Parts: sequence; C-alpha cells; structure tokens
Amino acid sequence: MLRSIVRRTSTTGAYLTRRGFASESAPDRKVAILGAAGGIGQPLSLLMKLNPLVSQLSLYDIAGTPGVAADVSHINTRSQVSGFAGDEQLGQALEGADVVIIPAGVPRKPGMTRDDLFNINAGIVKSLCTAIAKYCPHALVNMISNPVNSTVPIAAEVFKKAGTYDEKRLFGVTTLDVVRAKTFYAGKAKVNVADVIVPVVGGHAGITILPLFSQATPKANLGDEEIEALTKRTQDGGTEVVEAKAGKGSATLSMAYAGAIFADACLKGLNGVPDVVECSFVQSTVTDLPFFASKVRLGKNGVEEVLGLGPLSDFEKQGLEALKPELKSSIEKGIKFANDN
Ligand SMILES: NC(=O)C1=CN([C@@H]2O[C@H](COP(=O)(O)OP(=O)(O)OC[C@H]3O[C@@H](n4cnc5c(N)ncnc54)[C@H](O)[C@@H]3O)[C@@H](O)[C@H]2O)C=CC1
Ligand SMILES: O=C([O-])CC(=O)C(=O)O
Repeated sequence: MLRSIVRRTSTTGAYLTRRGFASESAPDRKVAILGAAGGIGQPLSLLMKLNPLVSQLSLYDIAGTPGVAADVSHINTRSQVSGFAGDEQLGQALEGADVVIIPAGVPRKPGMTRDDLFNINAGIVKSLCTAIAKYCPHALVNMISNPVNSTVPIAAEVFKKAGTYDEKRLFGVTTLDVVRAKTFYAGKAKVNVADVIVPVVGGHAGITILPLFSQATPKANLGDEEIEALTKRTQDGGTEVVEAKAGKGSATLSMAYAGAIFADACLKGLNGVPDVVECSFVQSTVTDLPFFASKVRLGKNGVEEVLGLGPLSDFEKQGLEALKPELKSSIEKGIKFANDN
C-alpha cells in the first residue's frame, strides 16, 4: 500500500508522495543520537531532522544538546525534537528508540591513529551501550565512534553481558569509506558519481579498509597503478581530512552525510522496504574473523543477510590477507576491554 503511493528518490532515499511531500503514512520511528552536540552530531542531527521517516528525534550529549535541539526543532519537518543532557537524562533520551546513532567520543589529531582513541572512547562506548541495553534493548545501534574495529566488539560484549545481544542489530558505520570510494572512483574513471557503486569491505582503519574496485560500476578501464592509488586514497581518506583540519578534528560533515545515509537505510529496512543493501561492519562468517564489513541486506529486524565478498582481483585477495592480523587484534582488544572493565 505504502509503496503504491510513495516513491523513493535515488539521491536522498527519502520517501516522497507523488506531489513531492514527505509521506505521513510512514510508521512512527524514534531515532536517538548520542554525541549530538559534537562535530558530527550537529550536522547529523540536521540531516536526521530532514528525514521524513523519523517521527521523534532525541538528541543526547553530556552538554549542549538543549541548544542544538531548540535550533533543529524549528525546522518544519515531521519529527518532534527533544534535547537531553547529562547522565541523568540518558534513559529518557533512549527510551523507545528504534535506531541509536553513536558519534560520541574524541576525534583524531594529526599523527594519531584511530586506535590511539581507544583509551578514551572505549569507556564512553561501554557506558552508552550499558544504557542502551537497559532502556532500548531492541534498537538498531549504528556505531560511529572510533576505533570502530574495536568499539563494535565492545558493544557486542556489553550487550551479551546484559543478555540483550542480537547480532542483527549492531552495526559499525563504514559508509564514509563507501562514500569516499565512490567519489574518488568517479573522479578517476570520469563517470557520473551518482551512478557509482563500490563495495568496501574489511574494517574501518588504514589497510583494514578494502575497497573492491574490481566490482565498481560503471566499469572503467583503470590500470593497476590507478587502482592501487585509489585504494590507498580511500584507506587514507580519514587521515587526509585530519591533516587538512590541522588539529581541529576529523571528518564531520562527510561523516554526518554518511551516517544519515546509513541510518536512513536502517529505517527503510525496519519499515519493510525491500532490497536495502549497505556495507557495514557486523558480526560475520564471511571470513574467519568474528566481525567484518561487507554488504548487508537490511530488513525488519536489522541484518537480514550478510552478503559474501564476490569475486576478488589478485590485488584485493592480497589486501584481504594483509588486513586480517590488524583487524583480528583490534577486535580482540575490544573484547578484552569489555571483559576486563
Ligand atoms: N565511523 C566513521 O567513519 C567515523 C568516525 N568518527 C569518529 O566519531 C567520533 C566523534 O567525532 P566528532 O563528532 O568529530 O568529535 P567531537 O569531539 O566534535 O564530538 C564528540 C561529542 O561526543 C560527546 N561525548 C563525549 N562523551 C560522551 C558521552 N559519554 N555521552 C554522550 N556524548 C559524549 C562530546 O561532548 C562531543 O559533543 C570520533 O571518535 C571520531 O573518530 C569520525 C569520522 C568518521
Ligand atoms: O579518520 C578519522 O579519525 C575519522 C574517521 O574515521 C574517518 O574520517 O574515516
């Protein structure tokens, strides 16, 4: 019924009626953003306020969220916005959430790796996930906080201890790697960026980010050196931004865009839209590692199917073997932290 009166736009994925207005018939969905007053949190709050699939937008941070919420709430779109600040309001922020997006934590400065953020962000993620297990155990969790290769396993352990773990509902957000791979490929291949599809698999740090340009469409005749350069640029995309910002943080605007795309895909899946596929770092049997990013089909319960890697070039096969030790140790580091603390 919904699909007969509603069409989706290809660029934003938003539901629009034939007359171009946001459909009011989409089901009620509460989205909570934890870290909503931050560099990613603020533009992400804006983009989620523009999403007609959201009926309630809950903005949480340790401070500053009443202002962000008041600001965003004046935008004349569907969702009701509330701001929550401080530990004592976290429960209220989370209660009834269908999707929780977590961009809480410190960003990198030049010279740091994502793993250098572990000591601070691991504790933040652990305490937020403990609250999620208590207040909205069935929510889909979109983990943005770095190092994603470790924070997702931390979340899984916290949920296991609380007895609420459902591997179908926990996602590491790697969409920015896909966004970058699409942009860089389109530039080199001289194709329309809006048409480009490129899976990115593995994890979300350095060489663990493995774009599969051999599967990119539209096809282009790029040489080995060009593919290697594109791969390296995608792997170093975060560092490129960290260096350009010169001490003022890491990617925020492109990350907010990517986070909004991924959350929109989760909402569409929950709403029963068919064939919603995005890459994400999830519990996986695609390789021998317990968590791995690959294409995932999203559905009414979160992950409907973790898709395989498809055919890889020799260069990609080498990249896959090379990334495994680092990804394995980042996963183990997360699991150990969650169990020791
Ligand atoms: N997955 C990905 O592709 C990407 C991940 N990131 C990561 O996202 C995280 C956030 O980055 P930015 O927004 O630039 O940092 P930011 O420092 O601008 O914002 C972080 C926000 O988190 C809040 N926060 C800290 N502890 C909190 C807690 N316990 N509960 C709720 N909020 C809390 C801070 O108050 C702040 O407002 C970083 O870890 C960064 O590395 C950044 C870009 C891409
Ligand atoms: O590089 C960073 O620290 C932030 C990040 O994850 C990205 O931009 O991909």
